Amino acid sequence: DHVTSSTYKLTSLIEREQMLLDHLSQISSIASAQPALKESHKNIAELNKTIEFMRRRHAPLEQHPEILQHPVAAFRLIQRLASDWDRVTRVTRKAKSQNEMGFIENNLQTMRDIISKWRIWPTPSSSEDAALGVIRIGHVYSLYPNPMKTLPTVFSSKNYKCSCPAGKRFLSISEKYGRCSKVESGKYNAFTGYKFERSGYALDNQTCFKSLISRFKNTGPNYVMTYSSPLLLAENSRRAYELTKGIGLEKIRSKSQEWVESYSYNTISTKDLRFLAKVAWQNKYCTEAKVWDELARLSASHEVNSEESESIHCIRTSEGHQNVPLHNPFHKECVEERGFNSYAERIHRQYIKLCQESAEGVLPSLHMKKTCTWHYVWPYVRLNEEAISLNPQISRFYDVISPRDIEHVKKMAQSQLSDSALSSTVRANIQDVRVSQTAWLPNKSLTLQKLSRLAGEATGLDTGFSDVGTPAEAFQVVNYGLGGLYAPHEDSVRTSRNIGVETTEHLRNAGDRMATWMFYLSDVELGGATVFPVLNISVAPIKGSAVLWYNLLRNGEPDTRMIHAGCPVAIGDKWVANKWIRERSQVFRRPCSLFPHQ
Ligand SMILES: O=C(O)CCC(=O)C(=O)O
Ligand SMILES: [Fe+2]
Repeated sequence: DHVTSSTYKLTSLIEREQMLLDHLSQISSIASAQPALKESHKNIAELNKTIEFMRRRHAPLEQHPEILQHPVAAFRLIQRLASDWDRVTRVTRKAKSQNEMGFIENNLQTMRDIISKWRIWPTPSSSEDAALGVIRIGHVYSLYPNPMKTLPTVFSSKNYKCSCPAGKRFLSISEKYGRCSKVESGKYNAFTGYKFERSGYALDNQTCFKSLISRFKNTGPNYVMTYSSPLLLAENSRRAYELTKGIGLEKIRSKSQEWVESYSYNTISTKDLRFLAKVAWQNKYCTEAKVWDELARLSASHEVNSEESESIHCIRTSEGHQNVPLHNPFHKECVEERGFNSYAERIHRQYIKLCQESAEGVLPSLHMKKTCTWHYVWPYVRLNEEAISLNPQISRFYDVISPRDIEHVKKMAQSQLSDSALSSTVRANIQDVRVSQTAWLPNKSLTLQKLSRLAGEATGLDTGFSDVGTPAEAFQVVNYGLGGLYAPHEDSVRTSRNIGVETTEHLRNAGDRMATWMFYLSDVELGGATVFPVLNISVAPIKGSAVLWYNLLRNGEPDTRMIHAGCPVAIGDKWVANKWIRERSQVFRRPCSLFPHQ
């Protein structure tokens, strides 16, 4: 499983880390309370220092778990967990037998063994997934200032201009998740907030911090503590302290140390920037790779004696920064942009365009005015239907699942989530095709039965489910992850690409996926729209609503216009629940016709 492929799984790492911290504290208190263990004072003191350091890094997440919905925070968490706990639990003196080890070492060793068995715990490969997620978001939503055209001069030209509407929204939403936004976008890399200037770039913490202070004056400390982003880019606590000098805001001054720790949580360090560049080169995101390389170079040249170097001292290790070469050898291999064959390429471009537009806040390009119908299916069910497209039909039904039912469905799914499979082998790398986790929920609970019946009432189709071969499939609940997406695909299981995966027996029993009914179980802060590249239509995820479309023509052939995709989640936590309705027993409900479009 990829921990980065589900936001829910990512969030559950907070609890895990808390467990580890509590365990470390226990080891420490036992060691100091029992002299018989003969643990040296030095070791205990060292352990306590480590605990304190790890706790400080952990604290912001404990208070604001939702910040993991921001890709940079999620990336940082993965990077940190993949390396820090490895260092903490590494017993340095080698070739010691178990009974030669001290109490603390022994326990650390045990912890290490336990952690290594946790399937959810980040590994170096999770780091790559996380980096790829961040890179993908930047790529799809153009969060960089048009690097292709401007790269040679972008870091030197003061006239450099770019309108990056998605980038602007990214920045302004970032604020809610503890990141700086008080920057003039276009001139900034939306991820890092680095400001491009004639002389290169400058960290913009001063501007940010000033705006923070003015807000503090207006709104009070609680607001500021929640939106404590601006110092994210601060080099060190002294600077924060300096900035508040003479303003007479003692509360801010006393909090500055604490803030810097939270901010450092989100900072993309030089090391991280290098890592992002490396992963971008390896995955042939050429333009992105150049940008990250450049940022790493600039960041390195501006790096102040950062908190990170102190922290390494705290953790019991002699390791310094890992030295990743700035200009990666993969460079040469990266001759052209990621290639696609021509039809797929057109679809892909259109998909990117629609994703971008929806992230910019551009309304979905509807060919018609939205119309609404009221269905009275039961005396107590009144459906509010919006026609998104008439031919072929795509409809949205509003308020068809209550917040309470949503929580229930999510809860049932949570324990069963695992990496989503691919129904087709469109492209080799799953990270580019489908990044999410899925759980299949048969109609065991009353809630699911009710929702299934509702889908039947709204569509007029038979949604009965008992086992394989029944008219509808079980609910498939999906939670997307860091940069989570589902690249353009057809839900029909009978297309030439998919045949062979779906057994003919299965098809014979229930037929193909005639219709898709998809509940949105969440809103998404930025990104995550459902787009139909052939039809030039995008559907924004709206919590509580459901979309309906038909994957088959009336003659039973797959309708290739219904290719669709889930755009990468840029910021937020996206959940959907699919109900696929098969051909079986729909013969009088959606009659066949020789005229495919009837
Ligand atoms: O998440 C979305 O918006 C689309 C999901 C989808 O197409 C699928 O699960 O088949
Ligand atoms: Fe789909």
